[in-house]
Amino acid sequence: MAVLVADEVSRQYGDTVALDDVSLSVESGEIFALVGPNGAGKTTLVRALTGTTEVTGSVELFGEPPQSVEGERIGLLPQNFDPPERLTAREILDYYSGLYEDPEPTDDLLEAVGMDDDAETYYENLSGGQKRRTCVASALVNDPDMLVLDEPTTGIDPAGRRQLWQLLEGLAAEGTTIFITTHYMEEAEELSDRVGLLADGAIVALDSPETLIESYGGDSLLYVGGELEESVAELFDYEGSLGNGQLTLRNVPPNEIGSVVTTLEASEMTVDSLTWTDPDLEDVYLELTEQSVTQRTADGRIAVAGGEE
Ligand SMILES: Nc1ncnc2c1ncn2[C@@H]1O[C@H](COP(=O)(O)OP(=O)(O)OP(=O)(O)O)[C@@H](O)[C@H]1O
Repeated sequence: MAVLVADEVSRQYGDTVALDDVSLSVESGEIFALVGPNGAGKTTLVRALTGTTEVTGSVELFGEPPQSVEGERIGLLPQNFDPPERLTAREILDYYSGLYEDPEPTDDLLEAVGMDDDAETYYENLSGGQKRRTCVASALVNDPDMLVLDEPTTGIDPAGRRQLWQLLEGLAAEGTTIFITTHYMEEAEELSDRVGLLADGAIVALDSPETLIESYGGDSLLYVGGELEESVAELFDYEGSLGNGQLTLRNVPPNEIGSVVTTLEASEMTVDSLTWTDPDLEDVYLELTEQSVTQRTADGRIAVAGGEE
């Protein structure tokens, strides 16, 4: 059942088209991630979906305009959310809990976002990541049916980010519908059921991470270093080339890597190194947003095109 339906939603600020006929729907209990470059329109879409900005087209949340939905049912974390600086993390959550009839216990929320040890610290003295954790918790005080989080994990360290993913996955498993925006492709890939890619105000791709990677991620690459003959690529049926003393083969299935080595050794070549890379959501993102200014190298470093490694 679709909980959230946007149909041909557009929004313009003066001459700037922030949203251009965006249509999407989010199912009950689904985790939907919206990704896209800076200025693509993500925050504007979050605002449109939660009824905090005027748009053309239609948005329905739980079958009604978002402005009409009972506040108890929605948890919203805006991108720029600044609680009072001179309240502690605990006091902030107590404050927001006071707005609802049956709030979640503050101690449970603090623990869920990993803030139990810093609960008595003033917001102004928290680190960036601790502030963001507190803000995420404040969107959960009413145990909402629909959670909309605009860049929830920005500034949070990798372990904390994973802790929040688990928390969100747990909520979704219990039926909470979750819509997040993120600049972390790993987050979108690991966490979400479906990903929408927004560019210049329009949805340019929308599907499960796996399907997007299959459709747009490009080839897996096997890099082989060693003492290799000029004609080495001809030994294989895979598309391949030799450059800088390294053989690159495209789309070698992982279970065939051994036979590549065997073939090379049978031809009396030695293999010193093997690296296999699989496309991921970041490749999809770069492909579809044409931001291919960087490219992966065999050892996983990022090389800047036209620049120094
Ligand atoms: N209140 C506003 N007044 C004028 N223009 C705005 C306003 N809000 C957003 N815009 C413009 O609309 C476009 C989309 O902005 P938006 O904040 O939705 O992008 P975003 O994808 O959330 O970006 P980011 O990843 O940087 O947060 C941008 O060109 C932005 O300059």
